[in-house]
Amino acid sequence: MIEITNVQKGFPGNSRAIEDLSLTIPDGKIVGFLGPNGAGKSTTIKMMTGILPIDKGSITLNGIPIDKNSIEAKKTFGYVPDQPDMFLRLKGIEYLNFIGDIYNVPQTIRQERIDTLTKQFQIHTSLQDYIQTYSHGMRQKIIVTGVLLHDPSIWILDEPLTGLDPKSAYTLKDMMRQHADKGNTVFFSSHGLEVVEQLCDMVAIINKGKLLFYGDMKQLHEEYQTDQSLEAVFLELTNDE
Ligand SMILES: Nc1ncnc2c1ncn2[C@@H]1O[C@H](COP(=O)(O)OP(=O)(O)OP(=O)(O)O)[C@@H](O)[C@H]1O
Repeated sequence: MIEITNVQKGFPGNSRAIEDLSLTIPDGKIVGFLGPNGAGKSTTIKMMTGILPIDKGSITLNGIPIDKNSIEAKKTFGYVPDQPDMFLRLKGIEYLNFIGDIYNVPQTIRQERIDTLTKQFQIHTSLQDYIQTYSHGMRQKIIVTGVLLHDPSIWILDEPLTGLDPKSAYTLKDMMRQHADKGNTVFFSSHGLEVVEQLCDMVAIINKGKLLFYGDMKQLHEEYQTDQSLEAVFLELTNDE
């Protein structure tokens, strides 16, 4: 479970990038995080993962505050950033072994997971190549594999489906469903409204750092007294004019 309580974040030139955001992401659900460009999705995710400090409020992961006990909190989640251009000077296999070492994944489990996951994502023949030579989608897949390698209970994914080919996107969506169905937490940001509508149990919509809606599709339709698609409601909610 992730608990975000009265969180605020400002930057020079944008003192209210996130305004008093409160959100509880329960176990056993896939929660989609939606908002127009610049709404504050990545900023929120970066605070959840300890990359950016929180100005005010608190964020806990399985009850552990990310700002006060960051090492323990970081053991609970795996994070896929929106920009997968990292560790470019490592070979794919070196990166996965590095992650396996950091998270103490035993050798036999490590080998088995690397083999299964990289075959599922069709990158197993590229493991001896440098990540520098990988395409955007391949870089995303190696990072997703690294996250799944240490089997965290919480998955935090920033636009994970962007750039994945249809088969890999299908595989990842299926994994997200299975992970949530086992009682774990899956939180991901997306611009793909149809994917969110199909896949998510709940959606959170933000704009200009403020939460506009959080609930399931039934609540969305009840609240807006409409049977419109998520796309229609999203466009109406985030229309600034
Ligand atoms: N490092 C930074 N310095 C200054 N302003 C920032 C910084 N990071 C984000 N912002 C600002 O905070 C606001 C939220 O940005 P954020 O990247 O969280 O949006 P987003 O919802 O992830 O957008 P997108 O869908 O385009 O990725 C924007 O106004 C952005 O300009």
